[in-house]
Amino acid sequence: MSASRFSARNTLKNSQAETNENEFETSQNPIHYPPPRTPLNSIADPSQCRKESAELLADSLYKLEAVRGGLQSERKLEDSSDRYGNVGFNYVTPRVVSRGGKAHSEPNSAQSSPARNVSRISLGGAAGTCAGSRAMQLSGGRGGSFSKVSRGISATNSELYMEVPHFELKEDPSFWMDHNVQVLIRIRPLSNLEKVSQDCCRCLSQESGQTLVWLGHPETSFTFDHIACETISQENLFRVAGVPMVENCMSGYNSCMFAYGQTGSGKTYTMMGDINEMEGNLNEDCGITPRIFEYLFARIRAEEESRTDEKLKYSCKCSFLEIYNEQITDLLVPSSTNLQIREDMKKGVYVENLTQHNVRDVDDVLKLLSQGAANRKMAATHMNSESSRSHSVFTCIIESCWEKDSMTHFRFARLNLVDLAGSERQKSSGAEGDRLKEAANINKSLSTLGLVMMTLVDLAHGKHRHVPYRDSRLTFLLQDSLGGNSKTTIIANVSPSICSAHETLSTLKFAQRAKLIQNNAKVNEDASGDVTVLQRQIQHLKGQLAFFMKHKRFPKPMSSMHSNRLSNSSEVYDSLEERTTGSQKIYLGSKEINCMKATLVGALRREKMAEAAFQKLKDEIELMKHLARQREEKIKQLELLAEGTLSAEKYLMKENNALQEEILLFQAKIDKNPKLTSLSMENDRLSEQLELFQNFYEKGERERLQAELSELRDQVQVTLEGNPTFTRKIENQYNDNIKQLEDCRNMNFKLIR
Ligand SMILES: Nc1ncnc2c1ncn2[C@@H]1O[C@H](COP(=O)(O)OP(=O)(O)OP(=O)(O)O)[C@@H](O)[C@H]1O
Repeated sequence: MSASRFSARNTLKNSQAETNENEFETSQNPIHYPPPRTPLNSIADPSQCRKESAELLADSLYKLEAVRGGLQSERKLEDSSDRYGNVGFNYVTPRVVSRGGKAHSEPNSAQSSPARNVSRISLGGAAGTCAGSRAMQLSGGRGGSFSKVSRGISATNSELYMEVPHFELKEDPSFWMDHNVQVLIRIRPLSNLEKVSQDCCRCLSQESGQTLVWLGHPETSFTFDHIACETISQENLFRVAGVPMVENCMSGYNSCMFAYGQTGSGKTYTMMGDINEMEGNLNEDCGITPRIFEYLFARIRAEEESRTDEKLKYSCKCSFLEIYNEQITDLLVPSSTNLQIREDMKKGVYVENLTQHNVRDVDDVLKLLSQGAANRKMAATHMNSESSRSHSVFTCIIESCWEKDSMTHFRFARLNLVDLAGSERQKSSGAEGDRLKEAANINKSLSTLGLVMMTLVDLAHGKHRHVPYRDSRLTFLLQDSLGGNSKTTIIANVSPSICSAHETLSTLKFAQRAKLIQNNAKVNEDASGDVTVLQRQIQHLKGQLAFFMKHKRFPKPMSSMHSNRLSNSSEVYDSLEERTTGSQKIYLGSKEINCMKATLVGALRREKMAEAAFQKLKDEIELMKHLARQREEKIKQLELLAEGTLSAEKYLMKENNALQEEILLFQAKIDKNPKLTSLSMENDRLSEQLELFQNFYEKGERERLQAELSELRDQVQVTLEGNPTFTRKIENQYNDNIKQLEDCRNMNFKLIR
């Protein structure tokens, strides 16, 4: 869809900007590293906003009435005040208490008629003071005027029901090939109250599927991987953010999705939405989590069916926990509280005594989600009467195993779906007593999360820093998802309302920082048994070959006695195929052929990989030589400078040029050039492989395998001369391997360049 539907952009003018510790620096310098850190939750005080909003609301309502006459009076909007009598966000994500017939969700988007609202809100003398047309100038200091909320933002009278542009989210399947972290912004629609109270004034203007402008002072433009506009459907969001997560998990990558944002910005709506089923199908309002599992199980079924020959089997285990007041509770066994995080060489980071539930279909998952959601601690705050005060983490471990080339392969992936608590400042939520303690803890984990991210960004820039994962439960538990072995999506939820301008800015800044994190995701596949299996195969093949060598001149099929003696195993060569080599007849079982094939292919592959690694090493040496030459050149220049042969001015000019080139290079790195990232990832991967092979060579395994390989190759050739189909197959496979080798060489060449 195009942006043509965007009829008008808010004409928010800058009013005087307050200086504040949270002020965003400049749009030209979006990445900053403030000492010691930028406060994450640099947001205004919505409780103040409430009071001021009430006054402004009255003003707006008068204007509404004036503009629309009695036309709007028929609109039936429900009462928008919360149970504390605050006029707050009247959106509440339906939270399912129980499933099945008993399940009920709370009313979405409460509607209230402006007239009824006016009558309920204490308007003071403000009502009617600005009933005529005027430019609503919101300015002033910290003393409690609206500008405390919309600091630096002033609003003129904008269109009452401004249409926002719609940008369809575009799927990009290649994204995850080059990246490990994706940041997506989701803008929720204005609530009914926001629509009337602020003349639909927005603090955001979306310009494309990737860019938006924060309309404060200074007007700041942000670019992200995706920006989901107000009108984006849950389905579209899932296709762009959810489907790749499932695919990554199926490929054995750990994956994680965070929903971040101030309270009421739509985190729970995004992650869970309405999890009730409608006639066996997921509700169209249901969030990304249930959709992910619906898709995951469909994929699993398809994979299992298409790979029956490999005996592919999947298993999924889920757990659901919350971190509340820095304590971990099992949401599926709520009595199980204060659980501890442990670290283990084999299991990694895990929560001790957290229950895990086997799930076989989306219904099983929906049951767990409903159960957990009902147990999630919620408490009313001034901002959202159904606000989630805890961080929830839904985890699914997806394991698969299959047999191929006489080896058993294991693969696993951990999928974390995290709904964070609201990122607002303590004061903003109007919290007191227990709520204040909660807020402090929420802030602790969120500020640690921010600190961890900042440190990771530093690390990505080559600085040596300690990452304070252990400073909060949240970061300790999710350390793999932050800068570790995971492909991570961060969905930053924002409100477009002018009333949330600074919370929104704060979230955008957080998201922008998150973009710079570099994870190091790896396929979790157990290949440790490979060498042992290979060795066993070689032994087995040796036995067979010895047998064939001895018996090929005899046309009779080998007896079970022979086979037992030679293989010295329970293998019985029962399905023997007859092969003719000239006048000689030999007998081969399909099992033997497969084994030989596997050994041959494996050995060839290893040989080629080793060759590629050698080539890479050679190229690296070349590069080092080149660098050494550059250094020598520089030393010469310095000597000339010291002798006075070269003028300081000339030297500095040269140096300056060189440094500028370097700056450009670094700039490109900072901008996270995807090509560079992908190359560096590839580079890392190859380095690891190289290391593997170096170990391989040092143990003399290569020589041994090479000798065996050539012996086997000869034997197989002789043995299979009579079977042209199979020989052709081997040849094709060989050619494929040669092609792969070529590709690797090219890749190495590119990497070096
Ligand atoms: N994209 C959207 N489309 C329609 N309604 C939305 C959207 N995003 C949020 N809402 C509505 O806004 C309200 C607040 O959303 P939600 O409860 O998900 O916020 P939250 O960020 O999870 O808040 P908290 O941190 O307090 O739990 C809900 O009523 C929800 O239905």
